[in-house]
Amino acid sequence: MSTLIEAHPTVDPINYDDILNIVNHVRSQVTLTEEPKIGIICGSGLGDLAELLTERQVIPFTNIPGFPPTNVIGHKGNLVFGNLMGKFIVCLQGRFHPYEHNMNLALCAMPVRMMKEFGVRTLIISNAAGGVNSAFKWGDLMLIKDQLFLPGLAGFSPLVGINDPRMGPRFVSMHDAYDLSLRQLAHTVAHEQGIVLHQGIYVMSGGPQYESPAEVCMFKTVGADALGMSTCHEVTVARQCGIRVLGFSLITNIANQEADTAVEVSHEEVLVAAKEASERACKFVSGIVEKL
Ligand SMILES: O=P(O)(O)O[C@@H]1C[C@H](O)[C@@H](CO)O1
Ligand SMILES: Nc1nc2[nH]cnc2c(=O)[nH]1
Repeated sequence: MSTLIEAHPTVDPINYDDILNIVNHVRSQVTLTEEPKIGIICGSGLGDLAELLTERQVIPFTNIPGFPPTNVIGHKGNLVFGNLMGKFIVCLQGRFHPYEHNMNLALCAMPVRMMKEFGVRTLIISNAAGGVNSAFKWGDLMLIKDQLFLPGLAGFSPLVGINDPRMGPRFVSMHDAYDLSLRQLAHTVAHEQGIVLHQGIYVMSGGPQYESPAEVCMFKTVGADALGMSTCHEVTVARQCGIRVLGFSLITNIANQEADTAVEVSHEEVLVAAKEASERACKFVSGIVEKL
């Protein structure tokens, strides 16, 4: 299968030189006086964080060669540089979901490879997810302890294909995907802010359909705490290129586990819950960035 991008047939997301060219193109549109050491990928509900940055430099995805359009409501589609809590950071205000882009996982994770080139060493990443753990309530935050990357296990990994060693190793250990010291820091911040912060296993399915109750029960059996459609491909690439990761989910709905009493799940419901959690999530991330 070709990894070339339909809209930009000259850009190949697994070609390191193509990624360098895109990075240089972005550099030509901004003034970077220092390297952003922290990168943030804003999932549903965290997009407002990018508006909090001072001395913002905003590049719409449409101005970045090789970037496909973002079609999911709730994802703005900007690359934003600026200061947060005294730190210079780069922020992805919106992301690419594999279900939007023919399961081209390398394309969807390309912004992480770009972040690495900009100088990012720590990635904070969020998503909206359906709660499976019975302790979870609508609007709660869940720190991601580990992941079940279903597309990756099924052969849809962003690392599939020719591996240029400049991207990182061919075989990547995912034993420490979500950094322990960053998780400890996140718990400290949550405690200080009086935020309920669970911890659990995040499952990425291919989507875009939400799970049937039987599927939710299957995932629960294998250890799932929350279900989503993003994040794992980005984290896999981050680990390949040596970026440490802190991830968390906003629990936007409670996943159905019994067909006879199941209720409809909708993206609108996900967005309403994500918006409700937004202020708390932005404060949480700001608190973490302050301590990094
Ligand atoms: O980018 P995230 O993971 O926050 O987006 C969520 C998950 C699905 O893509 C979609 C489902 O409502 O929104
Ligand atoms: N797969 C999946 N993704 C979600 N994103 C928000 N809620 C859900 C959910 O219940 N399942």
